[in-house]
Amino acid sequence: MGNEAPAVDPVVESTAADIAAMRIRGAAAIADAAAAALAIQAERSDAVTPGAFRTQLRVAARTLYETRPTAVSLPNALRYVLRGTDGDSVDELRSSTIDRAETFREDLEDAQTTLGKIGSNRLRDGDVVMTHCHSTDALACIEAALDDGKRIEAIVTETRPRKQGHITARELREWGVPVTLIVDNAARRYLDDADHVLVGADSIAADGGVINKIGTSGLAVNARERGVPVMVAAQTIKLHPGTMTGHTVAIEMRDETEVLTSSERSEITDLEDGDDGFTVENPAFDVTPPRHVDAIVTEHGQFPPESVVTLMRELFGETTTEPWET
Ligand SMILES: O=C(COP(=O)(O)O)[C@H](O)[C@H](O)COP(=O)(O)O
Repeated sequence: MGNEAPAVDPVVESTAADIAAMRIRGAAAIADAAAAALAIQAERSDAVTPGAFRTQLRVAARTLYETRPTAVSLPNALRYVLRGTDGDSVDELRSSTIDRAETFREDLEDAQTTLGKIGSNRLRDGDVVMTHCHSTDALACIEAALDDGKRIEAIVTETRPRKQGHITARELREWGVPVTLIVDNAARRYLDDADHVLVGADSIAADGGVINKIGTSGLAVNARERGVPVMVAAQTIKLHPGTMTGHTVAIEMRDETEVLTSSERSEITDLEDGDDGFTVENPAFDVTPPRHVDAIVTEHGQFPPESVVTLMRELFGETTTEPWET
């Protein structure tokens, strides 16, 4: 009995379920929600000893960590909060955790605002920007350019299979930006009308590789061929410290039902018991090699992808065991 993992707060469970089901999605939003959930866990903890409090918090962090594998902003957020949990009593641990989570969330918002201003310098009045998926970091650059009085137009890829491009289109329209929505396969054709490709990132590897929504790498290759610069807007919580020591970024594979319905499946296979020779693959992300990226825009400035490792070392130092693994 005594060895059972302690129950975590229902808010942690529901946040984890929302992240897994993509009701909360996008790397920054996931990090923000995870930090908020840890703060609630701390606030409502029924632990009576410091040890029990820490164990409960670690279990909560692990529950959140296990939702989606690709956006490093999630473990970066969890690590940041857990490493700030400090004190000798439950009350001290509680308040330090809540403070740390609040600081994280404020910094996240500030970083995005700063990044937006830096990134907006790359956008000129009258520019046409092609976007892929929905990235709050990328949109922050457009918002800052609009605030500076620049006129910006957007070509927005639909982003199959989840169509996050619709979220981008809606947001841009709310800001009055003229939007042309295209299917992903039309991107190359429309690149001739674009001055920039602007995307976000779920993780940035030490070699400058950019892990973002599936289709980003193909878009970047096409953009390079067309001579359109590719700009990645990514706060430093998207930097993946594990890649400094040789780890690769796990690419999430999602359910085939996002790609085709069961009736579409049966139209293809026409077999009630399934068909071993028919598989659907649904990777959610891909890796864009650094040579296809012109700049990574962070709240610390713009970097050629190959030099991002220096920033990574500065910010994360040497990586150690994750606090929720101990
Ligand atoms: O790939 C996605 C979202 O994928 P999903 O919809 O599968 O979560 C976004 O481009 C990044 O997460 C960056 O977003 P942000 O800049 O908002 O962090």
